Amino acid sequence: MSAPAIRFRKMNGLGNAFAILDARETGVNLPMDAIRTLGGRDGIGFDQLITIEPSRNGVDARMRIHNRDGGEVEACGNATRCVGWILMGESGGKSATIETAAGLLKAFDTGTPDMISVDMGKPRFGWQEIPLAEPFHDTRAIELQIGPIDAPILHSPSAVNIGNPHAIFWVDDVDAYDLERFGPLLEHHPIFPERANISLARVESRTALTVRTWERGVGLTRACGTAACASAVAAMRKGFCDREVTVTLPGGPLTIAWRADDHVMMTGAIEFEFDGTIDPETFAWSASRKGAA
Ligand SMILES: N[C@@H](CCC[C@H](N)C(=O)O)C(=O)O
Repeated sequence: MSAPAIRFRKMNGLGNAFAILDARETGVNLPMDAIRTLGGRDGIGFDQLITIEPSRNGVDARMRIHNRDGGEVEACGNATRCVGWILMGESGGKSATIETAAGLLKAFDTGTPDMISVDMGKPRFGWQEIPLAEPFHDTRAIELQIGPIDAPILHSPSAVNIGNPHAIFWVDDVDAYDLERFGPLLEHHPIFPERANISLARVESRTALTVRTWERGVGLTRACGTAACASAVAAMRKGFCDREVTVTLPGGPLTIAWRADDHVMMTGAIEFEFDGTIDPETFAWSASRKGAA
């Protein structure tokens, strides 16, 4: 008897695109080359492949994250909001707790359709926690040796871990730099032993930032939720912003609040696009339904 087809939903958070597989009843383990093919232009097309599995801690579900390059990573803010939306839709509840490699994360229904919040937990700033390859006492600004192509225009990024590693460069104009060219160089800079997500951030006011991100393992994306959180808390630590900001990404706005209990809340829109199936043997996929969950 042939294995059952793998069900997936295509969703996005501000254009940050996901294929979300449901492996709660039938285990799914897609090989790296299948993830790369399905994620590309001729495949389903996604930034991350998300797998929902049964929780091992008795919470609503476990979520695993693979970047489009096939590598498994710890955190994805926008996908956590999408998975929260799925789980709350199933339970009819107002919140869902999701087990991730970055810890237990809780998603909330905001009461506005398709606007979902998630508690991303506590940011970490220690050089070993980010991680960085060498000691830095103050990660609000780290000195990097950057090759002649981009130096001296980019320097002294802030470094933050919000489940995954981020470096944020403070600039006057996020569109004035060729992020597609130097993003991969910085992602693989030896100071980041686990590579890093690279953002350009402009401070618009005490309550607004504009951010563009080169995502580790993916490339330029329309939005990166953890980059929005990392940029917001870095701006707050540097004294640029208040404790709640609107972060405008190419795909739209996210509200980020760093609460007094040190937890970072992220709120924004999600979108269900269509659902479909993947053949577990050939990895051929087809869309089966549009516009309804
Ligand atoms: N799109 C994500 C982040 C996904 C993981 C990231 N590329 C990494 O490698 O850490 C988000 O919304 O946070």
